[in-house]
Amino acid sequence: MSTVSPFTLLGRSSECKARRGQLTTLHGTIQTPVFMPVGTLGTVKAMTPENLKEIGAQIILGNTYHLYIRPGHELIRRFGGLHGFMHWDRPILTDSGGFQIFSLKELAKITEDGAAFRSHIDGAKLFLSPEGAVHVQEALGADIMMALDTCIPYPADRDQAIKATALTARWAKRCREAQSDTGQLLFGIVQGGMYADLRREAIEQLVEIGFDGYALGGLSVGEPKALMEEMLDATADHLPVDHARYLMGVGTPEDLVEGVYHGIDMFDCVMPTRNARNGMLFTSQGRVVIKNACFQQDPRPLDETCGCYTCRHYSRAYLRHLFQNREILAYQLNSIHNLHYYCTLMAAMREAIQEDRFLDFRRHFYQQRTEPFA
Ligand SMILES: N#Cc1ccc(CCNc2nc3cc4nc(N)[nH]c(=O)c4cc3[nH]2)cc1
Repeated sequence: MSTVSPFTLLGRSSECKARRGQLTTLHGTIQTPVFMPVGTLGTVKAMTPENLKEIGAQIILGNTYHLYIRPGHELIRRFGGLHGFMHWDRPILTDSGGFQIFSLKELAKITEDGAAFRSHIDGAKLFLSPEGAVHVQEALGADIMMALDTCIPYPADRDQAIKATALTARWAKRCREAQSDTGQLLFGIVQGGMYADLRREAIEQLVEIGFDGYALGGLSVGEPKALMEEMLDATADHLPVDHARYLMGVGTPEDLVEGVYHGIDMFDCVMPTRNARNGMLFTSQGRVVIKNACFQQDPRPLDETCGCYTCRHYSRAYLRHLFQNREILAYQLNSIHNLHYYCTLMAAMREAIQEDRFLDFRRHFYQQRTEPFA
């Protein structure tokens, strides 16, 4: 596979590990740091591709496990891959399914060959090998594919972490060797549990195999925030400086700021879209729970500083009215706002790093808050 990194480092903070870069894929170049909206089943819930472009989404996520089960990768291949199927012409990253299979717990059986599991839809017996996971992602046409891994739960004892990390490394090599020459990128996933030394060893093993980018997996799995930060601090800058660094499943706006501070380039999380559907909205002053009675007659936009479609056209009173009546428009307008907030936060961090004022940005970000996000 290609050994030239598709990632270009464009600048670094002189005060911390924050960095500015760009990642070139088959469907375009992504400016980093970047947040990737999650579109598990080939749709970012309640958002059209046009909505996503308007809020500044550069790349979105799909999920191998879910799409493999339904509607199936061969059907999607016939529709021009995920890009043709969902009418999205910008980059797509597909997660390999390692996390979903881990979440199945007893419903999944992990062996050296791969993961045997039952469909959560109809209970059918299914199997994903590392080679199969790459084959499915090639059929989906993902610009960035993820190696099949075994996500280690929290807490996990050292022996459990050693075994799962070693298996993940063997699977990673099989994924890299299974790739066709399609130009699609493949990222390796670092496990190691909450053991910094195991994580650093895992990084060395993955770098030895050689990937197009590297993801930190096995985090945001229920561990205390301080422990995730400890792992970030101990490992992020052991990742190759000239390759993209992706922190999987993270996180709140604060997590994004702290992740960039530690030198992470890419993030994904269902939080902005899931919170939107639950009426929990992110603003520069902190969180707004739109169902609260205090908003019943509030004529202000969600966030006076926000330029999104929702804040340009609607009052908090109207958004509360929609949410209380479970109107479909509530989920659309709330999702537009929350994803605009996340993508604008990333754009502001990219600019701050470019102008070498990231620590000032970070101080101002916290000063504005009247309360932390959950
Ligand atoms: N709202 C909300 C909300 C829901 C869930 C989460 C936790 C997401 N955490 C997370 N996603 C992950 C995906 C992952 N994928 C793979 N293949 N491997 C991982 O270790 C992995 C680890 C993850 N950790 C965070 C916020």
